[in-house]
Amino acid sequence: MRYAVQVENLKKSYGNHEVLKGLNFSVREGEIFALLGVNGAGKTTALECIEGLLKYDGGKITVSGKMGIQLQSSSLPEHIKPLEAIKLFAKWNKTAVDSSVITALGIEELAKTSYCGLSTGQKRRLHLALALITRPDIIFLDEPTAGLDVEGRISLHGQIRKLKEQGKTIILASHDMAEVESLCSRIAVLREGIIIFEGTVDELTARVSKRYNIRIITEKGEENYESEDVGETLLHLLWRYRADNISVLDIRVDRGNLEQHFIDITNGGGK
Ligand SMILES: Nc1ncnc2c1ncn2[C@@H]1O[C@H](COP(=O)(O)OP(=O)(O)OP(=O)(O)O)[C@@H](O)[C@H]1O
Repeated sequence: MRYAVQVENLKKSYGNHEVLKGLNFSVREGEIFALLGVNGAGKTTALECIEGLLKYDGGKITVSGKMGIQLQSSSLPEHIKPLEAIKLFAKWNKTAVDSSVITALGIEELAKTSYCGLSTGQKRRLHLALALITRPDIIFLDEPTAGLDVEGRISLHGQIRKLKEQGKTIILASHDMAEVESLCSRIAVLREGIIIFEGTVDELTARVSKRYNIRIITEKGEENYESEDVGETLLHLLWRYRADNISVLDIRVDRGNLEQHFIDITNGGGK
């Protein structure tokens, strides 16, 4: 197994406030990895330590590859034009402007608009383009789709998937569980300064939830059940419907979504 990032016993305090109390997690090469946690859990702090933007107090961080960091909003001068910003970043990084990035992210369409006139989604596209200027191997995205409309999110998700297809490693912090569930290979959950879970969404589901949600639609309407023994419950229900001569039209069984499991585990469940 090759790792893009390895974090061992990472510690960081702001004054007396101990935010990271010894984080341990690893990001594999070529995966999309999400750092999850409630507001103030320390996700941005952890990412900034890895990115080298923030000094940390203890532990070890190993990064194998070139990093690209997506800027936070309002990080550029108000009147700079998108292509000017790209040229400036390329110059700072002593690299040629990569026209494929400009085309892929539709930056030409924004050429005439100043930074302050761009929408949130357009700014995010530009920020991602700037992060890709140096042709990084590892890309950091802090809440990449916050504030975007559905179309903007779908478009950015498409870009993130393309980066993965190109073999890039992507590390993101997000509050959007649907986004994480659809994009990420693995996740880590941060709570009270430590990582309380690292693995796939399915592994989190198996650890947190033994309950299945069962939804049955019959000719009489919809009924919902929860069960830890889905086979037994279904058998019982189907016999009952047959005895009552009720037709079953549809059956759905699931183990809940990441949002429910995230709430469970951050509230102390699944330990
Ligand atoms: N520069 C700073 N000085 C003092 N405290 C800080 C500083 N930056 C962050 N903190 C505190 O550290 C804690 C973690 O903040 P951080 O921004 O890393 O959390 P987060 O998980 O990214 O939160 P969010 O989901 O709200 O973005 C918070 O309590 C925050 O108030």
